Amino acid sequence: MKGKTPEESKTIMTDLVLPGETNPLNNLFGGELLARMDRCAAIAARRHSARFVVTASVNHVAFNKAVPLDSVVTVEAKVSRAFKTSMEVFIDAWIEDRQSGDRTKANEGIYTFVAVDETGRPVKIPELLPETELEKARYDAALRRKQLSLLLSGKMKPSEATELKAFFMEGE
Ligand SMILES: CCCCCCCCCCCCCCCC(=O)SCCNC(=O)CCNC(=O)[C@H](O)C(C)(C)COP(=O)(O)OP(=O)(O)OC[C@H]1O[C@@H](n2cnc3c(N)ncnc32)[C@H](O)[C@@H]1OP(=O)(O)O
Repeated sequence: MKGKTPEESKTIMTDLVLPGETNPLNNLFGGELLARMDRCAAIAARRHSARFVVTASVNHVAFNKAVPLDSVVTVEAKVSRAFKTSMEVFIDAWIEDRQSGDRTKANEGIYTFVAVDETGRPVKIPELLPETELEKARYDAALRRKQLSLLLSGKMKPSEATELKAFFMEGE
């Protein structure tokens, strides 16, 4: 199976924040942003694998900046690492300044998708070939994030999380 670059899965979705999507402080409701990220990341995972994909876990989300009503929000997703049947997808969310058009990073998320066949069974996917420094850094750290996610969901024993253990030992 031929490997693919992160650029090949890159997916960008731009949309407004409308009144029905806000919290009582008139900022974008967190769950709405999670849904936008999930949609965008699912398309990126689909582009990488060319298979049906399902969200297996939301590994990390940081709501660093509130996103006010009427903002223009751009969500950008790229596969950051492909394992056997699962993919890690990085999602960055940006707000656009109305006057200058400058973009400010507002939030980010890391999701895991699994490629499946018509019966929902996991299937093999192409490897990811990172190109830029950022893509390589995200690729390198993805295995320990996968192990942490499996550990937290009870699908891996602490003794099996070798990459994670090595990471904590480095910090000693
Ligand atoms: C050409 C394109 C144009 C685009 C054109 C438009 C495209 C338009 C696309 C629309 C796309 C809609 C996308 C909807 C996205 C949903 O919203 S799906 C709905 C929510 N999700 C679900 O319902 C999933 C339910 N869960 C499941 O089906 C099963 O648990 C799963 C996820 C398939 C995993 O099954 P399993 O039996 O645990 O399988 P298992 O072999 O143990 O694990 C499979 C892999 O998942 C990993 N994994 C499992 N759990 C975890 C976890 N918690 N953390 C990390 N990894 C995990 C395993 O480590 C393993 O990885 P690999 O080592 O094989 O890489």
